[in-house]
Formats: sequence, structure tokens, C-alpha cells
Amino acid sequence: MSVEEHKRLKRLTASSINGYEALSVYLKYIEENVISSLEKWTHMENDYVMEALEREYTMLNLGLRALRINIPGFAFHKALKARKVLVAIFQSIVDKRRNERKEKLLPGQKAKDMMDSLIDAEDENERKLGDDEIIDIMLMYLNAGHESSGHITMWATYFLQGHPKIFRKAKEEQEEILRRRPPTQKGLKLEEVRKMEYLSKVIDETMRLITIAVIVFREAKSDVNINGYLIPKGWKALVWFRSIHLDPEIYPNPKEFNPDRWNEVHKAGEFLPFGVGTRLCPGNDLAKLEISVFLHHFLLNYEMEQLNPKSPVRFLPHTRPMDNCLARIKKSSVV
Ligand code: HEM
Repeated sequence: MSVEEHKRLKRLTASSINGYEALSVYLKYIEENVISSLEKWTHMENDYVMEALEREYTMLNLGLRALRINIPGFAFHKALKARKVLVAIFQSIVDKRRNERKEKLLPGQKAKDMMDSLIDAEDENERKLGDDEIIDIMLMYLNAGHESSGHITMWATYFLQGHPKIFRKAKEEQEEILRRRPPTQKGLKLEEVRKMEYLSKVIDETMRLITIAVIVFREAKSDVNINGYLIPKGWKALVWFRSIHLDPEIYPNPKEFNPDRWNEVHKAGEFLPFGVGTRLCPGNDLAKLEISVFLHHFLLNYEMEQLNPKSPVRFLPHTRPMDNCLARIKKSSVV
């Protein structure tokens, strides 16, 4: 994809998941999903549709990092098959949306979410995106967005549960939000999420310690000199974020989970969980919103009991407990 095409698609898609209006639209869906999922988990109920989708994403993801061997049994082959299943699911969603819009959307009415923006988008020659292009973009967004936020949510829950003092402090902040809420208000407001200062530090600390996006790749467009090292034009460079996030000179005692280290402001370049530059993650605000909403409800009403608390952790391709953090979610015993 050309640089120009990347810029155009990013502009088009990023606006539908950024800013007050867009995030307010998503907040309602996120909260409904969080509440119903937490409730289901306490009864050990599963959402089979979501689980089936999750299986396909996982296959796709594993194949992205595998050798391109398209023979049955190999990860790449399984990923291609998973992609076909996902494309079929997404095609039915795009069809449904196009039909709904025919019936409901009045001429000139503003687009609502990313799919609407993609359906409406036109280039300078008035060419619209085809279904295959829309599906490609949706798949890319879901792939980029679901595992990263899911892992950080899981780790934040894990750290909170393992640090009772931090848990209590974070819970008090959430209780304060409820106390200040007008009795008639139903559900979270974006203003409330923005007041979750301590929770935001918990999330930043989780993202620092876990650094879910381990690396990004770049190419030097010209000779670059960094601290006396020359990266010649055309060389591929690999940015290893963990070396920044676990640098003891920037973060003393870097392996300690300590949200209070965020009481100090850090310099530019010292915290890059969402990358940097033109490729900066467009889902950064949405991701923090999703994680905050989950932790709000978790802290207020639930506890997590790991089934294998001593499970070893593996660090590649992502930091995760070897048992995938098998746990029981229970209603909290102390109210
Ligand atoms: C905690 C959650 C997340 C983390 C840590 C994360 C991190 C990152 C990082 C490091 C990059 C690469 C930036 C670079 O190359 O410099 C990236 C790219 C991207 N992320 Fe995220 N992300 C998260 C959630 C999301 C969400 C929720 C979405 C969308 C719904 C999303 C969509 C994307 C997309 C589309 C790109 C590619 C951007 C481009 O190439 O211009 N991410 N993300």
C-alpha cells in the first residue's frame, strides 16, 4: 500500500474511533458487553459465538507470524482457512448494514460508526470502497484491536488482584465516581472515565510492564545517526519497546508493578505502548476506554481467582501466563 493510500485510509477510519462523539457511541456498547460478560463468567457460562470468532482470530494471528507454507496442518494454511471463515461472517455483516441503511438512513444523515464511514467513503474520483476492501479493513482493525486490549485488560486484572492495596485504592476511586453520580443517571459517561486518574495510572503501568506490542519495523529513508550509530538509508530497523519500558534508568525497579510511578510526568519517547509517528495506533483512546470500563465494573463488583496462580509466564510473541490465565470470576465477598 502506498504512503498516500495508508494516510487516506487512516484518516478515514481513525476518525470513527476517536474524539468525544465517536467514543460516546462505543461507550454504551462496551459497557453493555462488559456487564453481561462478567455476569456470564460468574456462572461459568460461555458465549459460543464470540468463542468461535476468537478461535478464528487466533488462527489468523498465529499464521501471520508463521512461515508461508500453504500445506494442510501448517499454521499459514490454517490462517488462510480462518480468514475465509471470517470474511464470510463479515460479508453477512456488511450486507445487513447496507440493507439497514437503505431502510433507515435518511439522505444526508451523518455516518455513525466505522462501517458507515467506510461505506460512505469516496476518493477524489468518487470511487467507493468495495465490500472486499471494507472487509479487509475491518479484519485488520479487529485483529489489531482485540487481542492487544484483551491482553492488557487481563494483565491489569491480574496485577490488581495480586496487589490488594492498589486494588483498594483503585476501587475507592470507582466508588467515589458512583457516589458523585446523579441518581437518575444510568451507565458510565465519558466525563466519568476521564476522571479515573488512578485507574489510568494502573493501565499505563500495565502497558509499560507488559509491552504487548513488542516490536515495530521501520525502514531508514535516509542515513540516520542515533547516539553515534549509523543506520544507513534503506536498512530495516526494529524498534524493541521493552528495552525502553524496562530501562532501570527511566523506570527504577522496572519489574515492580507500581502505578504511583506515573505521578511523575515522563519525557517524550519514554513510553510508547501505542507506537509513534505516522503509524501510531489509531485505537489508543478506544483501547483505554475499553479497559477502563471493564476495570470499573470488575473493581466494583468482582474478584478473580486464578486456577494456577503459579503458572509460568512466557514472553513471546506476547507476555502471557502459560495457562492463558485460567481463572474463576466471582462476585466480591465484601460490599
Ligand atoms: C492496549 C491496546 C493496544 C495496544 C497496546 C496497541 C498498540 C499498537 C502499536 C504498538 C501499533 C503499531 C504502531 C507503530 O507501528 O508504530 C498499533 C497499530 C495499530 N493499531 Fe493498535 N493497539 C491497541 C489497541 C488497538 C485498538 C483497540 C485498535 C482499533 C480498534 C487498534 C488498531 C490499530 C491499527 C489499525 C494499527 C495500524 C496503524 C497503522 O499502520 O497506521 N489498536 N497498535
